[in-house]
Amino acid sequence: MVSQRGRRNGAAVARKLSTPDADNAPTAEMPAVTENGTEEVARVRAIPEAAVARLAVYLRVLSAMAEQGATTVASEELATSAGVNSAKLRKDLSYLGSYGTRGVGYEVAVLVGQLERVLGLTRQHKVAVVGIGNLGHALANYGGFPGRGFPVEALFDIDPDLIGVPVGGIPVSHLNDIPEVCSERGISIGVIATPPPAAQTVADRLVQGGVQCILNFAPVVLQVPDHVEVRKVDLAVELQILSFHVARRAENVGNGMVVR
Ligand SMILES: NC(=O)c1ccc[n+]([C@@H]2O[C@H](COP(=O)([O-])OP(=O)(O)OC[C@H]3O[C@@H](n4cnc5c(N)ncnc54)[C@H](O)[C@@H]3O)[C@@H](O)[C@H]2O)c1
Repeated sequence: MVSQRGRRNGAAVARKLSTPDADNAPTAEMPAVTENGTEEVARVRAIPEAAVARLAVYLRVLSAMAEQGATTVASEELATSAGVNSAKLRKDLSYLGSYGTRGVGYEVAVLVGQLERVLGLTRQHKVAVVGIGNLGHALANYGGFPGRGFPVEALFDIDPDLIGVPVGGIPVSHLNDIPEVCSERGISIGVIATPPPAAQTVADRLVQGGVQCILNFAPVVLQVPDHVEVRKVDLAVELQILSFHVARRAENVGNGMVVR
Protein backbone atom coordinates (compact mmCIF):
# COMPACT_ATOMS: atom_id res chain seq x y z
CA MET A 1 0.00 0.00 0.00
CA VAL A 2 1.42 3.40 -0.83
CA SER A 3 0.82 6.92 0.40
CA GLN A 4 -0.38 9.00 -2.50
CA ARG A 5 -1.17 12.65 -2.74
CA GLY A 6 -2.14 14.95 -5.53
CA ARG A 7 -2.02 18.78 -5.20
CA ARG A 8 -0.10 20.01 -2.25
CA ASN A 9 -0.31 23.65 -1.29
CA GLY A 10 1.48 24.27 1.95
CA ALA A 11 4.21 23.03 4.20
CA ALA A 12 1.89 21.36 6.66
CA VAL A 13 3.32 18.27 8.29
CA ALA A 14 2.01 15.28 6.39
CA ARG A 15 0.97 12.28 8.46
CA LYS A 16 2.19 9.53 6.23
CA LEU A 17 1.81 5.86 6.81
CA SER A 18 3.63 2.84 5.51
CA THR A 19 5.37 2.05 2.31
CA PRO A 20 7.10 -1.29 1.92
CA ASP A 21 10.67 -1.28 3.16
CA ALA A 22 10.69 2.43 3.76
CA ASP A 23 12.88 2.56 6.85
CA ASN A 24 14.79 5.46 5.40
CA ALA A 25 11.85 7.00 3.62
CA PRO A 26 9.98 10.13 4.73
CA THR A 27 8.84 9.90 8.30
CA ALA A 28 5.55 10.16 10.11
CA GLU A 29 5.60 12.63 12.96
CA MET A 30 3.81 11.44 16.02
CA PRO A 31 3.65 12.25 19.71
CA ALA A 32 6.13 10.29 21.77
CA VAL A 33 4.70 8.31 24.67
CA THR A 34 6.50 8.03 27.97
CA GLU A 35 6.88 4.89 30.08
CA ASN A 36 3.88 5.89 32.20
CA GLY A 37 1.79 6.37 29.09
CA THR A 38 1.53 10.15 28.87
CA GLU A 39 2.03 11.78 25.52
CA GLU A 40 4.91 14.16 25.24
CA VAL A 41 3.30 16.37 22.66
CA ALA A 42 6.15 18.83 22.76
CA ARG A 43 8.74 16.13 22.00
CA VAL A 44 7.54 14.95 18.64
CA ARG A 45 9.42 11.91 17.37
CA ALA A 46 9.89 11.14 13.72
CA ILE A 47 9.01 7.55 12.91
CA PRO A 48 10.05 5.99 9.59
CA GLU A 49 7.06 4.99 7.50
CA ALA A 50 7.98 1.31 7.46
CA ALA A 51 8.20 1.34 11.26
CA VAL A 52 4.65 2.75 11.46
CA ALA A 53 3.39 -0.26 9.51
CA ARG A 54 5.24 -2.59 11.88
CA LEU A 55 3.79 -0.80 14.94
CA ALA A 56 0.34 -1.71 13.61
CA VAL A 57 1.46 -5.35 13.31
CA TYR A 58 2.81 -5.33 16.90
CA LEU A 59 -0.53 -3.98 18.07
CA ARG A 60 -2.44 -6.76 16.31
CA VAL A 61 -0.14 -9.43 17.77
CA LEU A 62 -0.24 -7.94 21.28
CA SER A 63 -4.03 -7.59 21.21
CA ALA A 64 -4.31 -11.31 20.40
CA MET A 65 -1.89 -12.10 23.25
CA ALA A 66 -3.91 -9.93 25.66
CA GLU A 67 -7.10 -11.76 24.64
CA GLN A 68 -5.37 -15.02 25.60
CA GLY A 69 -4.53 -13.60 29.03
CA ALA A 70 -0.85 -12.72 28.54
CA THR A 71 0.34 -9.92 30.82
CA THR A 72 3.99 -9.73 29.76
CA VAL A 73 5.84 -10.70 26.62
CA ALA A 74 9.55 -11.18 25.95
CA SER A 75 10.88 -9.09 23.09
CA GLU A 76 12.04 -12.26 21.26
CA GLU A 77 8.55 -13.78 21.46
CA LEU A 78 6.89 -10.59 20.23
CA ALA A 79 9.45 -10.23 17.44
CA THR A 80 8.92 -13.82 16.27
CA SER A 81 5.12 -13.47 16.34
CA ALA A 82 5.37 -10.24 14.34
CA GLY A 83 7.83 -11.70 11.84
CA VAL A 84 10.71 -9.29 12.55
CA ASN A 85 14.04 -9.68 14.30
CA SER A 86 14.38 -8.56 17.92
CA ALA A 87 16.78 -5.72 17.13
CA LYS A 88 14.26 -4.16 14.75
CA LEU A 89 11.46 -4.64 17.27
CA ARG A 90 13.43 -2.92 20.02
CA LYS A 91 14.34 -0.06 17.67
CA ASP A 92 10.69 0.34 16.62
CA LEU A 93 9.44 0.34 20.20
CA SER A 94 12.10 2.84 21.19
CA TYR A 95 10.25 5.37 19.01
CA LEU A 96 7.47 5.09 21.59
CA GLY A 97 9.93 5.56 24.43
CA SER A 98 9.23 1.94 25.38
CA TYR A 99 12.29 -0.14 26.26
CA GLY A 100 10.84 -3.02 28.30
CA THR A 101 12.43 -4.52 31.40
CA ARG A 102 15.44 -6.81 31.24
CA GLY A 103 14.43 -10.40 32.08
CA VAL A 104 10.73 -9.55 31.99
CA GLY A 105 10.09 -7.99 28.61
CA TYR A 106 7.15 -5.71 27.93
CA GLU A 107 3.89 -5.32 29.81
CA VAL A 108 1.28 -6.23 27.23
CA ALA A 109 -1.47 -3.84 28.38
CA VAL A 110 0.92 -0.89 28.68
CA LEU A 111 2.40 -1.51 25.26
CA VAL A 112 -1.05 -1.90 23.68
CA GLY A 113 -2.05 1.46 25.18
CA GLN A 114 1.12 3.15 23.93
CA LEU A 115 0.70 1.73 20.42
CA GLU A 116 -2.97 2.75 20.28
CA ARG A 117 -2.11 6.30 21.31
CA VAL A 118 0.74 6.66 18.83
CA LEU A 119 -1.35 5.17 16.01
CA GLY A 120 -4.24 7.52 16.85
CA LEU A 121 -6.54 4.63 17.70
CA THR A 122 -7.83 5.91 21.02
CA ARG A 123 -10.93 7.14 19.23
CA GLN A 124 -13.10 5.57 16.56
CA HIS A 125 -12.77 6.57 12.91
CA LYS A 126 -16.07 6.24 11.11
CA VAL A 127 -15.77 4.82 7.61
CA ALA A 128 -17.83 5.32 4.44
CA VAL A 129 -17.52 2.92 1.50
CA VAL A 130 -18.35 4.24 -1.97
CA GLY A 131 -19.03 1.75 -4.78
CA ILE A 132 -20.92 -1.24 -3.42
CA GLY A 133 -19.92 -3.77 -6.09
CA ASN A 134 -17.80 -6.87 -5.54
CA LEU A 135 -15.16 -5.15 -3.42
CA GLY A 136 -17.53 -2.70 -1.69
CA HIS A 137 -19.85 -5.55 -0.65
CA ALA A 138 -16.93 -7.46 0.84
CA LEU A 139 -15.70 -4.40 2.75
CA ALA A 140 -19.19 -3.47 3.98
CA ASN A 141 -19.83 -7.01 5.20
CA TYR A 142 -16.42 -7.52 6.81
CA GLY A 143 -16.95 -7.73 10.56
CA GLY A 144 -13.33 -7.08 11.51
CA PHE A 145 -13.28 -3.29 11.12
CA PRO A 146 -15.49 -2.10 14.02
CA GLY A 147 -13.47 -3.99 16.63
CA ARG A 148 -10.30 -2.30 15.35
CA GLY A 149 -11.87 1.17 15.73
CA PHE A 150 -13.17 1.57 12.17
CA PRO A 151 -16.96 1.15 12.13
CA VAL A 152 -18.48 1.32 8.64
CA GLU A 153 -21.28 3.88 9.02
CA ALA A 154 -22.24 4.86 5.47
CA LEU A 155 -22.42 3.24 2.03
CA PHE A 156 -22.85 4.95 -1.34
CA ASP A 157 -23.42 3.89 -4.91
CA ILE A 158 -24.96 5.26 -8.09
CA ASP A 159 -26.92 2.14 -9.11
CA PRO A 160 -30.67 2.74 -8.53
CA ASP A 161 -31.13 -0.97 -7.76
CA LEU A 162 -28.78 -0.65 -4.79
CA ILE A 163 -30.03 2.63 -3.27
CA GLY A 164 -31.89 1.95 -0.01
CA VAL A 165 -30.81 -1.70 0.07
CA PRO A 166 -29.05 -2.63 3.35
CA VAL A 167 -25.60 -4.17 3.01
CA GLY A 168 -24.02 -5.32 6.27
CA GLY A 169 -27.00 -3.65 7.99
CA ILE A 170 -26.48 -0.19 6.44
CA PRO A 171 -28.75 1.10 3.66
CA VAL A 172 -26.90 2.26 0.55
CA SER A 173 -27.25 6.02 -0.11
CA HIS A 174 -26.87 7.81 -3.44
CA LEU A 175 -23.56 9.30 -4.58
CA ASN A 176 -25.11 12.79 -4.51
CA ASP A 177 -25.77 12.48 -0.77
CA ILE A 178 -22.11 11.87 0.14
CA PRO A 179 -21.35 15.41 1.45
CA GLU A 180 -24.49 15.67 3.58
CA VAL A 181 -24.44 12.11 4.98
CA CYS A 182 -20.68 12.13 5.70
CA SER A 183 -20.97 15.45 7.46
CA GLU A 184 -24.02 14.38 9.53
CA ARG A 185 -22.50 11.04 10.57
CA GLY A 186 -19.01 12.41 11.26
CA ILE A 187 -17.29 10.17 8.72
CA SER A 188 -13.52 10.63 8.78
CA ILE A 189 -12.35 7.91 6.36
CA GLY A 190 -13.73 7.33 2.87
CA VAL A 191 -13.03 4.10 0.98
CA ILE A 192 -13.31 4.34 -2.80
CA ALA A 193 -14.28 1.08 -4.54
CA THR A 194 -15.77 2.50 -7.73
CA PRO A 195 -14.55 2.07 -11.30
CA PRO A 196 -11.56 4.35 -12.01
CA PRO A 197 -13.42 7.07 -14.00
CA ALA A 198 -15.74 7.74 -11.04
CA ALA A 199 -13.04 7.95 -8.38
CA GLN A 200 -12.12 11.66 -8.64
CA THR A 201 -15.75 12.83 -8.40
CA VAL A 202 -16.24 10.55 -5.41
CA ALA A 203 -13.08 11.92 -3.78
CA ASP A 204 -14.28 15.51 -4.31
CA ARG A 205 -17.61 14.72 -2.64
CA LEU A 206 -15.95 12.95 0.26
CA VAL A 207 -13.77 16.02 0.80
CA GLN A 208 -16.87 18.25 0.68
CA GLY A 209 -18.35 16.02 3.41
CA GLY A 210 -15.37 16.65 5.70
CA VAL A 211 -13.60 13.34 5.17
CA GLN A 212 -9.92 13.61 6.15
CA CYS A 213 -8.53 10.32 4.83
CA ILE A 214 -9.24 8.38 1.67
CA LEU A 215 -8.37 4.75 1.03
CA ASN A 216 -8.44 4.40 -2.73
CA PHE A 217 -8.80 1.00 -4.40
CA ALA A 218 -9.41 2.47 -7.87
CA PRO A 219 -6.25 2.46 -10.00
CA VAL A 220 -6.09 6.24 -10.52
CA VAL A 221 -4.16 9.11 -8.95
CA LEU A 222 -6.49 11.39 -6.99
CA GLN A 223 -6.18 15.15 -6.62
CA VAL A 224 -7.06 16.26 -3.10
CA PRO A 225 -6.46 19.30 -0.90
CA ASP A 226 -3.36 19.31 1.23
CA HIS A 227 -5.16 18.46 4.47
CA VAL A 228 -6.55 15.20 3.07
CA GLU A 229 -4.44 12.04 3.27
CA VAL A 230 -4.80 9.49 0.48
CA ARG A 231 -3.69 5.89 0.61
CA LYS A 232 -3.78 3.78 -2.51
CA VAL A 233 -4.25 0.01 -2.31
CA ASP A 234 -3.09 -1.89 -5.34
CA LEU A 235 -2.94 -5.65 -4.99
CA ALA A 236 -1.38 -5.95 -8.45
CA VAL A 237 1.59 -3.88 -7.26
CA GLU A 238 1.92 -6.11 -4.18
CA LEU A 239 1.91 -9.17 -6.45
CA GLN A 240 4.57 -7.57 -8.64
CA ILE A 241 6.73 -6.97 -5.55
CA LEU A 242 6.32 -10.65 -4.60
CA SER A 243 7.21 -11.61 -8.16
CA PHE A 244 10.38 -9.51 -7.89
CA HIS A 245 11.41 -11.33 -4.71
CA VAL A 246 10.67 -14.75 -6.22
CA ALA A 247 12.73 -13.85 -9.30
CA ARG A 248 15.60 -12.56 -7.12
CA ARG A 249 15.62 -15.75 -5.05
CA ALA A 250 15.70 -17.89 -8.18
CA GLU A 251 18.60 -15.77 -9.48
CA ASN A 252 20.51 -16.12 -6.19
CA VAL A 253 19.98 -19.89 -6.13
CA GLY A 254 21.32 -19.99 -9.68
CA ASN A 255 24.39 -18.06 -8.51
CA GLY A 256 24.91 -20.47 -5.61
CA MET A 257 24.16 -17.78 -3.00
CA VAL A 258 22.48 -18.57 0.33
CA VAL A 259 18.81 -17.58 0.10
CA ARG A 260 16.95 -16.42 3.21
N1 LIG B 1 -6.69 -2.26 -5.42
C1 LIG B 1 -6.98 -3.51 -5.56
O1 LIG B 1 -6.20 -4.36 -5.20
C2 LIG B 1 -8.27 -3.82 -6.20
C3 LIG B 1 -8.78 -5.10 -6.19
C4 LIG B 1 -10.02 -5.27 -6.78
C5 LIG B 1 -10.67 -4.19 -7.35
N2 LIG B 1 -10.08 -2.98 -7.36
C6 LIG B 1 -10.72 -1.80 -7.92
O2 LIG B 1 -11.83 -1.50 -7.08
C7 LIG B 1 -12.85 -0.92 -7.87
C8 LIG B 1 -14.11 -1.74 -7.69
O3 LIG B 1 -13.95 -3.06 -8.18
P1 LIG B 1 -15.19 -4.06 -8.16
O4 LIG B 1 -14.71 -5.33 -8.69
O5 LIG B 1 -15.84 -4.04 -6.81
O6 LIG B 1 -16.15 -3.33 -9.24
P2 LIG B 1 -17.71 -3.51 -9.44
O7 LIG B 1 -17.99 -3.15 -10.85
O8 LIG B 1 -18.18 -4.84 -8.92
O9 LIG B 1 -18.35 -2.38 -8.47
C9 LIG B 1 -18.25 -1.01 -8.72
C10 LIG B 1 -19.42 -0.34 -8.03
O10 LIG B 1 -19.24 1.07 -8.15
C11 LIG B 1 -20.49 1.64 -8.48
N3 LIG B 1 -20.29 2.93 -9.12
C12 LIG B 1 -20.00 3.19 -10.42
N4 LIG B 1 -19.90 4.52 -10.61
C13 LIG B 1 -20.12 5.10 -9.41
C14 LIG B 1 -20.15 6.43 -8.97
N5 LIG B 1 -19.92 7.46 -9.78
N6 LIG B 1 -20.43 6.68 -7.66
C15 LIG B 1 -20.68 5.66 -6.81
N7 LIG B 1 -20.66 4.35 -7.17
C16 LIG B 1 -20.37 4.09 -8.46
C17 LIG B 1 -21.18 0.61 -9.37
O11 LIG B 1 -22.59 0.81 -9.39
C18 LIG B 1 -20.77 -0.69 -8.67
O12 LIG B 1 -21.71 -1.05 -7.67
C19 LIG B 1 -12.33 -0.89 -9.30
O13 LIG B 1 -11.78 0.38 -9.55
C20 LIG B 1 -11.25 -1.96 -9.32
O14 LIG B 1 -10.26 -1.68 -10.29
C21 LIG B 1 -8.91 -2.78 -6.80
